[in-house]
Amino acid sequence: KVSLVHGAHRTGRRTDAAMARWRAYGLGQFIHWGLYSIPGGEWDGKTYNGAAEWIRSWDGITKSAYDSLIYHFNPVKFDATAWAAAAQQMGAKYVTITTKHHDGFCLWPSKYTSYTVASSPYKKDLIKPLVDAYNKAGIDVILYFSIMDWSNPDWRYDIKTKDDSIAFERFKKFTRNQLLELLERYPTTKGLWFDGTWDNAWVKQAAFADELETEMRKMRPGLIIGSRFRADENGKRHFDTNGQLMGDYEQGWERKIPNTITEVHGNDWDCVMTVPENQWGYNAAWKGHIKTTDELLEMLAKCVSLDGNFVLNFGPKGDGSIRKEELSLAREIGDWMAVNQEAIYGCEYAGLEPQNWGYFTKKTGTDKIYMLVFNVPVSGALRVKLPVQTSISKAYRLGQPAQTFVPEEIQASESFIHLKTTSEKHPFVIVLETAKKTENPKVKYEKAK
Ligand SMILES: C[C@@H]1N[C@@H](C(=O)NCc2ccccc2)[C@H](O)[C@@H]1O
Repeated sequence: KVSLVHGAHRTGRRTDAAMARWRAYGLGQFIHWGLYSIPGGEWDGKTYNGAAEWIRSWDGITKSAYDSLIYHFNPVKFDATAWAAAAQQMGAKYVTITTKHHDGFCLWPSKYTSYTVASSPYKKDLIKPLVDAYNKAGIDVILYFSIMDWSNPDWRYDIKTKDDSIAFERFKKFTRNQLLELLERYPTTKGLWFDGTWDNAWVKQAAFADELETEMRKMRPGLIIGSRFRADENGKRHFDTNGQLMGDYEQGWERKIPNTITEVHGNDWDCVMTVPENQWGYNAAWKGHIKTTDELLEMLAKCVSLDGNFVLNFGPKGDGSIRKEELSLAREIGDWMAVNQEAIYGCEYAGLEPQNWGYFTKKTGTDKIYMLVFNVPVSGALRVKLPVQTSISKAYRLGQPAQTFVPEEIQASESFIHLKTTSEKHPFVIVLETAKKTENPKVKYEKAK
């Protein structure tokens, strides 16, 4: 272990109520919305092959042409209540919304730059109606904020000269001002999801970022900040020089999911996921592999089974409407959650040996185990290996408690649940009520005679 001033300030998981609430979410919604949503991955009849929200960095578009999009941003179809209703029906317990992406366009009327919605035909703050509508729907809000800001002349990829460092000092002040402004303006928000923090210039700001994180946490007790915000004084990100997680949860699972519990290192984490292979902002094309509802449900189940939250991305159009494909995914996920949410919300890693038929989750604080079945074996027999001295007292189909199962015990703490049919077309859940096998005190007494 080396001594660090700006490494992790806490080892192990946070144990406070605010973090326990975050840990229980299970399913979240990500929203990427901004000027990039207007072109939607196309410009002058040409198609940009990267992620649509990065189109400003493409050589097929001039920076000034992109920046002029601000004069065309007028989302007349924007309806925060409708967005929140779709998220609520889907079963999302929190939403992460872009306040400012890498292009620097602010969806709130920031005092510290003119590159905001206030300078667009729309004029009005977009973040407040979203925060209010989602909170009203019982959904918590986390604010996405990109440190990297291509619109700000003081931003630097690296600091090479005296001028760079003078400019970047201004940029640091600007960044702090905007973050404190967001916390002031939206006091009900629960956390900040930082992005665009990989550049050398920011990675060199260990002391500044550490102090800023402390200041924000003081300003908003319970505030949740992930591992992507700051680096330690050796430039180490996500995990400091001693391998300790920075921030409150691991934020490295972008478009990927861990396969084993060991990869999670006992930390909280979220997985942020796109529906297409790699499109966060609205992309007109909707091409390549588009994940199906069952694929997304399996990702959700896998994340919760490994102690993580699954945050599914939506990319509203420039006019403020949500594309029909995303609305139908939200509805289908919601239909499944309406029956099976008990196996997702407030659940965690069950501590059982993974089986090929799907995923185990356990209701936090109980011995209730859920079998989330995605791959029905041709045998129809689902193997379950419980901790020693644990037995199954009840087994039934979630949502259909009359559909019970009598486990076939094949050896100590190992059973088969035999399905009545192997022709299920969609994922389903079996609940196992388990109990610790206790020695029968009477027998012990007789032995004592
Ligand atoms: C959440 C996503 N993060 C942004 C991004 O630039 N990802 C690329 C990236 C992914 C992982 C490490 C560094 C950079 C994408 O534009 C989305 O906002």
